[in-house]
Amino acid sequence: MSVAKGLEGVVALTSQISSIIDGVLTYRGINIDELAEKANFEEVAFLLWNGRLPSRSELDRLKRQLGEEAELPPDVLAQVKSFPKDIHPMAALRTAVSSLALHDSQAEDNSSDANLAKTIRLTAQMPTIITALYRAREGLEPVAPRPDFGYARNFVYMLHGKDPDPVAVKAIDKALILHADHELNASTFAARVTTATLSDIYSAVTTAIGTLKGPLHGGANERVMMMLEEVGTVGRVEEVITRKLDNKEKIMGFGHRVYKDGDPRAKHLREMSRQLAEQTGDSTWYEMSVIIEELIERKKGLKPNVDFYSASTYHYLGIPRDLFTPIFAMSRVTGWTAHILEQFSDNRLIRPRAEYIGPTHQAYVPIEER
Ligand SMILES: CC(=O)SCCNC(=O)CCNC(=O)[C@H](O)C(C)(C)COP(=O)(O)OP(=O)(O)OC[C@H]1O[C@@H](n2cnc3c(N)ncnc32)[C@H](O)[C@@H]1OP(=O)(O)O
Ligand SMILES: O=C([O-])CC(=O)C(=O)O
Repeated sequence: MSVAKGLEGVVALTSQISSIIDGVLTYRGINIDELAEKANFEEVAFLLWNGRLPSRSELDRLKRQLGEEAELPPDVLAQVKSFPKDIHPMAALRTAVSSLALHDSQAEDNSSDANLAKTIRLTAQMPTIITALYRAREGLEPVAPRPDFGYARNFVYMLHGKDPDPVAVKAIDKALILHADHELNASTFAARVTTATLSDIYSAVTTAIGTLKGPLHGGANERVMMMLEEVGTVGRVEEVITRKLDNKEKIMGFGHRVYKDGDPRAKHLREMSRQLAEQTGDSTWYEMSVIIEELIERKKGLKPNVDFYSASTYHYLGIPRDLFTPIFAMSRVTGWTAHILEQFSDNRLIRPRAEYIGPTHQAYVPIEER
């Protein structure tokens, strides 16, 4: 047996959902650059789930469904409000999504129709969970979702309790598009492994949330913000980053298993961060980020990934840093569920092998002789 540590370079399955070929990312064959400029998030969700762009009436129907299904079962809302205030929102999200299954009569129904219905419901409910737990932590009552608002607008509305500035809505919508799917990343793979045992969507998405949470994956965006806060001013970039590199620390938001020549999503987030810096009149976070990018490129030859400029972008939008990864999750749930549906449609148990390198021919020693 030969072992590819971290499964690097291993092609584990075939998929028709997203591709990364020569550094170009597509969803269902459409370049992410085009989707980021022209599409809205609901269109992208439909595209990922159905393999084609929606007609006007299909899009209107999906938007309506996402609005109507956004409300949480009262028991789950009560549970979210009762969570300890100091837990990480990703831990809370993981638990709340798992709880949703207990209140869904279709939870154990793995027919295609039920799975599509649960996919839409779960996607609709994620922003409601995230905003409710944020507001509960702040001592505020949750804001009920508005069925007539789009996905991004509803999220910002439920977070801050007032109809948001269209610029902020557009920025969130674009960020959601950029994070929606990414081939066989760790959380999507985890979701497919769970699905392949013929478990259910809630179990697979709960698995995926737990996997996205880690700082080497989706949790990196929050760590980027912590690093920017630690740096604090443009003048301190060189000193803080050099110290981290000397200590062999990973610089969060840089490097990627697949992209060695740069992540195609990063430029969009960089530009969003630049524009928001201009609009808010506070260029510090953007400028620090640009100088860190130049320094890491020069010293390590590494380029920013999707997480790097999403940190300053979300910060400019007034989003607390521990909600950065939950926002990633409420976008990526569309990709996870597309992959879950694809896995169900042509399933085989995912069960690789391990090369055993432990001791052999060991005798059992009775407990009184140990
Ligand atoms: C949405 C996402 O999940 S995007 C990724 C988000 N994660 C991060 O931003 C965390 C920081 N980045 C990393 O830890 C890595 O680049 C990963 C996890 C993304 C990819 O990891 P791998 O493909 O396993 O790369 P690996 O860790 O082997 O790195 C190769 C070399 O580059 C170095 N390197 C890679 N990323 C970084 C980094 N961010 N900072 C410093 N050095 C790095 C490694 O130390 C290693 O050096 P070595 O060969 O001298 O030991
Ligand atoms: O693909 C990966 O390994 C990580 C990533 O960029 C993502 O999930 O968006």
